[in-house]
Amino acid sequence: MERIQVDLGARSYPIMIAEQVLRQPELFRPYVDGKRLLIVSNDVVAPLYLSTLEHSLEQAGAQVDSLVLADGEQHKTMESLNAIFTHLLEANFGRDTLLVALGGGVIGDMVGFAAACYQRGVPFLQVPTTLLSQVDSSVGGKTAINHPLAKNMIGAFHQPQAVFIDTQALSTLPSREFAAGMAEVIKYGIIWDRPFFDWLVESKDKLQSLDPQALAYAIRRCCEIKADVVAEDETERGVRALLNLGHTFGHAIEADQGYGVWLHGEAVAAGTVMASKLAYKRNQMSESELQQVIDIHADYQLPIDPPAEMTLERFLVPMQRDKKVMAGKLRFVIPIHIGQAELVADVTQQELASLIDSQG
Ligand SMILES: NC(=O)c1ccc[n+]([C@@H]2O[C@H](COP(=O)([O-])OP(=O)(O)OC[C@H]3O[C@@H](n4cnc5c(N)ncnc54)[C@H](O)[C@@H]3O)[C@@H](O)[C@H]2O)c1
Ligand SMILES: O=C(O)C(=O)C[C@@H](O)[C@H](O)[C@H](O)COP(=O)(O)O
Ligand SMILES: [Zn+2]
Repeated sequence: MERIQVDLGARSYPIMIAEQVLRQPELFRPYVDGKRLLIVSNDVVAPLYLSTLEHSLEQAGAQVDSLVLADGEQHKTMESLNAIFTHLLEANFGRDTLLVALGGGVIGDMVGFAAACYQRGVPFLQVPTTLLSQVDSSVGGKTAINHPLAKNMIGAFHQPQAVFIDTQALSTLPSREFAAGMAEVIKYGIIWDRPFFDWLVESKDKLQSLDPQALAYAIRRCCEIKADVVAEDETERGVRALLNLGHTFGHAIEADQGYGVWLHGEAVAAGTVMASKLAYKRNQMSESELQQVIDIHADYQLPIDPPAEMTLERFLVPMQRDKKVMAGKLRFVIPIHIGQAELVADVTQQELASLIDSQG
């Protein structure tokens, strides 16, 4: 088993990565023994993994209840959040409640936010079951629901007590969802780690065929990078903004198209290519590196262009609500080299027009 620590003083926690984590009660025992807890999952993941997790948590000494929500990004809403609160209240869960998120990033973000709010804050565990949630969303404590007008707008920073990554769960993940997760994996290579990017280029066949060793290494490396970034800047005052590469454009695509039409990772992929083209047009990235960014996304079956019908105006409306906006100015993460990125605040409307109008 791999164990990575997220160092945040009193709120530090481990990320545990192994093939059969769900079947290892002893890993859960320190967090759940003697506790009354609620597992929250969705109607796709629950039939696959809920009973295994329930069994392990009971073996580990917990009193277990569960709630199954509707699946999908379109359900990352106030209504779903309220369904969690209603269940907790109807079953008289108190401040000693422990919540457990079993699912992808949608469930993880929502359950984390429920934990941040319920009775002013209760602890929670992340049990991520998609590639995307295992490499990114389960770590770092960003929790939220969407607003119809923009992504992740209502939320809180609330760190989990532990993250349990079962790599075996990826065996049931649809290939489109696997590709979406790869967008965030590739992101780490571009913002932080050139050798990792090169390894991703070389390891495509192994990763796409779910080679256990390759998968475990990719997940571990992403979690290490995210743990380092979050430990340095928990609430995104500085370096953490780099994890938002591709997201200014990507979140605009998700909101414009309707949540769930473009998967988050697909929108991030197109957004990352757009950010790289922006860097190239500003003479901040070489043509050869831009091409490598485009190629790796295409090789991993990800979109490299935004929806053709999205005009500059359609990007600008949601982008003006981006959380990185400061003093009314948009800020973009752009790659300088593969392995290095920066946050820029001086992108002009003309540059954006030339980028977006030249698409398609
Ligand atoms: N908090 C963060 O730091 C952070 C980081 C990245 C993304 N996010 C958020 O995460 C969300 C995207 O997460 P996601 O890509 O995991 O999407 P998701 O949670 O919607 O999961 C994708 C699909 O896979 C299904 N699924 C999950 N595990 C499965 C499995 N093992 N086998 C079969 N099907 C399975 C889900 O039910 C869903 O249909 C977005 O809302 C995004 O904003 C948050
Ligand atoms: O952890 C972070 O910080 C990230 O930015 C990771 C992103 O992949 C993730 O999609 C995050 O939810 C986006 O954050 P937001 O603040 O732009 O909503
Ligand atoms: Zn993301």
